[in-house]
Amino acid sequence: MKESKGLLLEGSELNTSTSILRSKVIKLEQKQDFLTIFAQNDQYKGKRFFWKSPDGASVFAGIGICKMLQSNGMEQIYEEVEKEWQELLDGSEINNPFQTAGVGPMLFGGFSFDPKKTRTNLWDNFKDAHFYLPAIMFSEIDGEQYVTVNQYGDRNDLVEVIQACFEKLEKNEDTSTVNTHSNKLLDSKEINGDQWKRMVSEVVQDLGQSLKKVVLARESRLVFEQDITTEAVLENLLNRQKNSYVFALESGKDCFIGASPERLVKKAGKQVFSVCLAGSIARGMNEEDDESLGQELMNDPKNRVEHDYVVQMIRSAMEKVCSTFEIPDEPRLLKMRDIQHLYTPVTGTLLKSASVLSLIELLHPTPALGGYPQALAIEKIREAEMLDRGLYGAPIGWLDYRGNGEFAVSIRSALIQKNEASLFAGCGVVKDSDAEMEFKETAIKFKPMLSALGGQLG
Ligand SMILES: C=C(O[C@@H]1C=C(C(=O)O)C=C[C@H]1O)C(=O)O
Ligand SMILES: [Mg+2]
Repeated sequence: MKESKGLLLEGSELNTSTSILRSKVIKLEQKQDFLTIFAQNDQYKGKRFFWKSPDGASVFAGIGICKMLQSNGMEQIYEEVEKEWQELLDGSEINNPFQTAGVGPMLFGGFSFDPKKTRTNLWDNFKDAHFYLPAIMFSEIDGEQYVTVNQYGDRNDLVEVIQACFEKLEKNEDTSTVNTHSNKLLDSKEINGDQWKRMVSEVVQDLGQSLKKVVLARESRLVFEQDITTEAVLENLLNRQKNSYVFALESGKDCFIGASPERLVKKAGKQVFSVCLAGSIARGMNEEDDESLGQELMNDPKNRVEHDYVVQMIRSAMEKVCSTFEIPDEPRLLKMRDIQHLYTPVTGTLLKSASVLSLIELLHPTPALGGYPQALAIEKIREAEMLDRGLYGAPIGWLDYRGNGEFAVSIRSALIQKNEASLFAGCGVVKDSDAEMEFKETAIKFKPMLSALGGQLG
């Protein structure tokens, strides 16, 4: 309880007639497991998020909502979030003795892949810009743990939230509160499977001098016996998908969840980091087999071309905003549990200060999820793809009040809706693509989520 007292806003701090944001931060002395905290607060289901970076250097659990920043279908979607976030921060009182990025008030959320694409009701619970400032946020940065409490105006229901949260922590009951009972898969449907293959073949015909690459995605819908719990799926993802961004964003009864190997952008001060990830092959049955598949991928012209469009586009984006940057000439292999990719890391130093949202605007969608060139590819996807991508394939992540942030590309993901889930997977279609092979590639990309949901052993 000692710790939670330090977080409560009292007396004059609470007695306010104007609506402003007040935030307080403390450091946690006793190390906690954030997934347990997430699971213990299931009365806030629908108002929670979870995030882990691939190296584990940052882990976040958000409980409750202090303020939502959400909007649909705007032209200036990134600028709008930026503006609203600045307005919320203007005049705020932030009591944060720590300089660490990711500590203090921070927005978490994501964007739709393409706000101009006609919406279906699949994504009714998510807006095109879907962000919120959590009421309580647990952040672990480089092994140190902090709690930030955010309060807007005179809402003091937060007191109960904090107290309940810390009481549970102190009871320190069973630490394995995540219920991982198995949930039986009753049905699984590949949506428009054959039509999808036909579409891939047609798009290949459209490729040529102007349009070079289009990423086409599809959906698989699963039905389980029981409602799917976010924490159980998160636990599986954390255990099985190492080196991935693990994320979950709940909204109402739905949850968008995944384990992505792909960074869109990270900004820390003037440093920017991105990744070119495209080109895929299966993992091998044994070490030798795996190695030879890896070499096959490294030497495959079709995959190298697919990869190179991403490098070209990100390079020209870096040229616009960086004073210096580094992109290796050759990709290397990135081996995930179910798949291997061609991977080229990107690091740079910003010419002048640029917000993380402006960097997202500059990059999204890269040819890893859109195509090349960007505008033509998006148009083609809008017209040809029989799928409402919603938040799939789009930026998901966080930005703090000091302008730092990190966004992943939300692939290897699923939309959970009670006892059902939609899985999404896409692939880069280029001149030498074969519809059947691309279909198989997307099937491999369903694997991480399928297995985390319990749709398949292993
Ligand atoms: C589109 C996805 O993945 C993207 C497509 C890849 C490819 O076609 O080789 C590889 C990595 C990602 O950039 C997905 O996983 O859904
Ligand atoms: Mg591919």
